[in-house]
Amino acid sequence: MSTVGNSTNIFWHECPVGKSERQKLLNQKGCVVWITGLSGSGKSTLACSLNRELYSKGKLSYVLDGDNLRHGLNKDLGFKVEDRTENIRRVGEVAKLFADSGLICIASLISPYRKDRDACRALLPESFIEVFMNMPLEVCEARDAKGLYKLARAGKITGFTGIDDPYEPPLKCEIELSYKDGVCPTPVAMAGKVVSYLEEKGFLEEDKERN
Ligand SMILES: Nc1ncnc2c1ncn2[C@@H]1O[C@H](COP(=O)(O)OS(=O)(=O)O)[C@@H](OP(=O)(O)O)[C@H]1O
Ligand SMILES: Nc1ncnc2c1ncn2[C@@H]1O[C@H](COP(=O)(O)OP(=O)(O)O)[C@@H](O)[C@H]1O
Repeated sequence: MSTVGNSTNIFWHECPVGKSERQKLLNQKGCVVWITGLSGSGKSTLACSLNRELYSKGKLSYVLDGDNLRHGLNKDLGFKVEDRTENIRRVGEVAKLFADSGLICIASLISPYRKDRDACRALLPESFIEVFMNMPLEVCEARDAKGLYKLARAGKITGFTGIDDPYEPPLKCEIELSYKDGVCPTPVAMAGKVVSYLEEKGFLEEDKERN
């Protein structure tokens, strides 16, 4: 019996099929690929490209996209500091469950605050892969796929990340995808870099040590 947060008298119930069995079934290791960056930096594009690339290799992944989750699970949250923190906390917990299910969970959220991303990493220290979309603000703003930068510059949206709300880049991350010499890598090239990392670290094969 234990107490967690505001819940008292609660019990952990163990299920008969464990993570290693699920991973064996899927021939992969559950993990979280956490994509962070400014609005318009290409997070969703990379998430979709990676999802497709993994599928073509017979690997099961699932995308948790910030914008999409705000249509349901997180529709009660806005963009104040504490709302963004709660948004990231919830997605971190959901991502942990997906990883436990054996899936490669791809989370794509601005996740602007370092401490919130670090809290998600702490949930899964061995299988958290942070991918930083290091694209200049000018490039993201020029893309302005949703017209939000224009609204933010006109003062019609306040607290917009990169304009009048901060983005804290990672100090250390597993993968950094950068805009160099006026060129942004293609979505396929970026997905390829993440897939190579996952292959190199053994996430795309079953856990032999546990058999
Ligand atoms: N004020 C403000 N700041 C930043 N972004 C805003 C804002 N208002 C709306 N949007 C839209 O919301 C999308 C970001 O949602 P996230 O859940 O990823 O944000 S966060 O991680 O909680 O900061 C983001 O989507 P992406 O462009 O895909 O990043 C925007 O379309
Ligand atoms: N690697 C890329 N090269 C060129 N354009 C891109 C690239 N990645 C994304 N884009 C374009 O930039 C815009 C924003 O991409 P999106 O994935 O929606 O960003 P985010 O999810 O970070 O807001 C879209 O119009 C998309 O087609």
